[in-house]
Amino acid sequence: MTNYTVGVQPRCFALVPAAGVGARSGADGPKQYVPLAGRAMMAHTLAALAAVPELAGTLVMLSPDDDRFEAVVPGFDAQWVVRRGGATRAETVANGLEELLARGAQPHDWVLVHDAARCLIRPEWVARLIAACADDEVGGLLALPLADTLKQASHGRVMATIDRSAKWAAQTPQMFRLGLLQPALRQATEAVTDEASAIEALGHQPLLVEASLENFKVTWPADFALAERLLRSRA
Ligand SMILES: Nc1ccn([C@@H]2O[C@H](COP(=O)(O)OP(=O)(O)OP(=O)(O)O)[C@@H](O)[C@H]2O)c(=O)n1
Ligand SMILES: C[C@](O)(CO)[C@H](O)COP(=O)(O)O
Repeated sequence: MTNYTVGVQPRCFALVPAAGVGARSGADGPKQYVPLAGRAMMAHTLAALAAVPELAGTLVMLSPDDDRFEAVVPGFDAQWVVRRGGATRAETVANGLEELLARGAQPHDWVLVHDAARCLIRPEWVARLIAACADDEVGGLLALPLADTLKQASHGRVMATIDRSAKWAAQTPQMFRLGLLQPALRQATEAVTDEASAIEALGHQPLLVEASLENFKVTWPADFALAERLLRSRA
């Protein structure tokens, strides 16, 4: 493994994949634009990242036909908005890594990939991840140990109860060196739904940094109301 720990101080960049269609959400259009507590979901996500002083920049990856971003996130630096979303999240992130390199990021720099759809992220959780991974050889991710009993299902019936010990639910941000994540995603298969699994496929063991249940991904129709309530309770 490349030794990145000596030499120039690495920077941290956030990369926000926001090119999904939100098929499971039942929303009328991409879920990242659904208004929650007074502004679009993605505006909350980006505001939280903007409040993390350790981040040198945040790159937003949109779908090629996105015509809404500038209206809902006014004032966001246009040079850091790219309309190169791919057919999968992994493809969108891989395109984003190329764009970061084009903006001067280096292989030893850290990239924190964070879902636009995790709009409850708090700056202090991002800072905790950065602090935990800064001296790590591989990098890591926010995650939560499973609290519920886990069932294997088939056609709506339980086939088995799975041992939940040592099971964690992966969240984002997921933080890896650009020079490690890029080759990992190049080899990514359909089964890769997060950055960590691409890194694992190369034989590495990402660090799990315990996070909060609040950092959930807005996925299903009922999630909007929960996110809205939590956002309003913060205000
Ligand atoms: N081709 C894709 C697919 C997803 N994403 C982004 O990846 C994040 C997590 O994905 P998910 O919650 O699955 O979002 P969607 O793909 O939009 O939702 P669905 O799977 O229900 O269609 C989201 O911020 C989404 O916009 C992306 O940038 N490019
Ligand atoms: C990256 C992620 O949010 C970690 O839980 C998740 O894997 C995204 O998966 P999705 O199927 O694209 O929602």
